[in-house]
Amino acid sequence: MSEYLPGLEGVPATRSNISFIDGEKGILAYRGYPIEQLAAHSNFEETTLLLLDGQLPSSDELEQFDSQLRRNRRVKYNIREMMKHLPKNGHPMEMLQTALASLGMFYPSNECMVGSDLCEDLDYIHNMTVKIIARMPVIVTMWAHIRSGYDPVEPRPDLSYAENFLYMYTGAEPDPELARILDTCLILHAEHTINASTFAALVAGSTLASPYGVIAAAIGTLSGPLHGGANEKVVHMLHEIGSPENVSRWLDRKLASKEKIWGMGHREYKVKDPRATILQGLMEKLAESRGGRVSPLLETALALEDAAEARLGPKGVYANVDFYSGILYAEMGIRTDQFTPIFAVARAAGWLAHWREQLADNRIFRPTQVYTGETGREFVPIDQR
Ligand SMILES: CC(=O)SCCNC(=O)CCNC(=O)[C@H](O)C(C)(C)COP(=O)(O)OP(=O)(O)OC[C@H]1O[C@@H](n2cnc3c(N)ncnc32)[C@H](O)[C@@H]1OP(=O)(O)O
Ligand SMILES: O=C([O-])CC(=O)C(=O)O
Repeated sequence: MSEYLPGLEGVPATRSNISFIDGEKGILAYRGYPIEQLAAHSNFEETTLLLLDGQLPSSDELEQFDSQLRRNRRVKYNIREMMKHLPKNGHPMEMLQTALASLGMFYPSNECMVGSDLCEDLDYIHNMTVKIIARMPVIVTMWAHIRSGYDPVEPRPDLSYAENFLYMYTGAEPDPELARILDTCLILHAEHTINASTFAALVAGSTLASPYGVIAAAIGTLSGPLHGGANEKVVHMLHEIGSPENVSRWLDRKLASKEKIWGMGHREYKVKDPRATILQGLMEKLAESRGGRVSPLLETALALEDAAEARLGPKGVYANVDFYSGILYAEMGIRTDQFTPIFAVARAAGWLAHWREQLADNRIFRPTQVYTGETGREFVPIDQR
C-alpha cells in the first residue's frame, strides 16, 4: 500500500499546463508568463482568455470575448428574486454558492453528454464559461444592495470588468485608479495551480457534474479561513492588534498559544508569496496617491510582517496573497465580508480553465484510504446494548 500523506502534501493530483509555482524561489507564472508581467501589462479579461486558451489573444479575439462578457452580465429575474429571500446577514460566500448552484438549473448540462461519457459540446462549455465569468461579479455586487433592502444597480455594458464591478458596488462612476487596482487584484487571484478549491472543482468536474456544480463546490472550498477566507480574517486580526506598538506582545501571545497568524504561511511557498509583494506595492502606491497617508491597517500589517518574519521565517512561513489583499479592499471602501467573494470572482477563471483542461482527458477522482476502524464486530440488538 502506498504511503498516506496528510493533506496530500507533495502528491501530484493532475497534469496541467495552466500555471506554475516555484515555491523556493517565489515564482508564479500563468501559461509561462510571469505574474509580475501580467499584473503590470495585462487586464483581467485578457488574462482570463490566456488561462482558458493557453495563448495571449489577438486584439480581435480579446474584443470578441470581452463583448461576450459584457453582453452576459444580466442575471435572471428568478435569481434576483431568490436572493431577496436569503438571510440578509448571511455570508456573501454562501449567497454566491447558492446563486451559482441555482443558476445551473437554467442551463442543464445533460444534453451535452454525447454518447460517450465525456462532455464534447464545445459550444456549451464555452457559453457556460462566459456566463459564469460574466455573472459572478454581478451577483456579488447585487448582493451588496439587496442585503441592505435596496434594488441592485444595473450592470453597464460600456464598462470594463473591473470598472463595472466598482460601479455596481458603489452606484457611482468608477474611479480609474481604483478600477486599475481592482483589475490587478483580479489578475493576481485568477489562478494558482492545484490549490484546495481548484482541487474541489476538479473532483466535482471528474464526475461530469455541471459547470455550476463544479463552481459551487469550488466556492464552498474557497470560503474556509485556511484558504480564501483568510483575507477577511487578516483584517479582523489587524483590528484586534490595533496599532504597530502592540504587534510584538500580541504575536508572542498568539505564537505561545500555537494560534495561526492569518495571511501567513503556504503549502507551496517557502518564501514571500510573489502576489503579496505586488499587492503590498499597490497598497503603497495608493497611499502615495492619497498624499502619503498610510492607513493604520497597513502600518500594523507592515509591523506584523516584520515581526512574524523574524519568528516564523525559519519555518518558511511568510506573507501569502491574503495578507495584503484585504487591506487594499478595505482602503477601496469594500466591506470585509466581500473580500473572499471578490477572490472567487477572479478564481472562477482558473477553476474553469482547469475544468476544461480536465474534461479533455477525464477520469473520475477516486482515491483510497487507510482504514483505521474496527473489524469483525457482531451486531448487538438495541435492547441488549
Ligand atoms: C489563498 C490561500 O489559500 S493562501 C493561504 C491562506 N491561509 C492562511 O493564511 C491561514 C494561515 N496559514 C495556515 O494555516 C497554513 O500556513 C496553510 C493552511 C496556508 C498551509 O498549511 P500547511 O502547508 O499544512 O502548513 P503546516 O500547518 O504544516 O505548517 C508548517 C509549520 O509552520 C507553522 N505555520 C504555518 N502557517 C502558520 C501561520 N499562519 N501562523 C503560525 N504558524 C504557522 C505551523 O504551525 C507548522 O509549524 P510546526 O512545524 O512547528 O508544527
Ligand atoms: O495555492 C494554494 O494552496 C492557496 C493559494 O495561494 C491560492 O489558491 O491562491
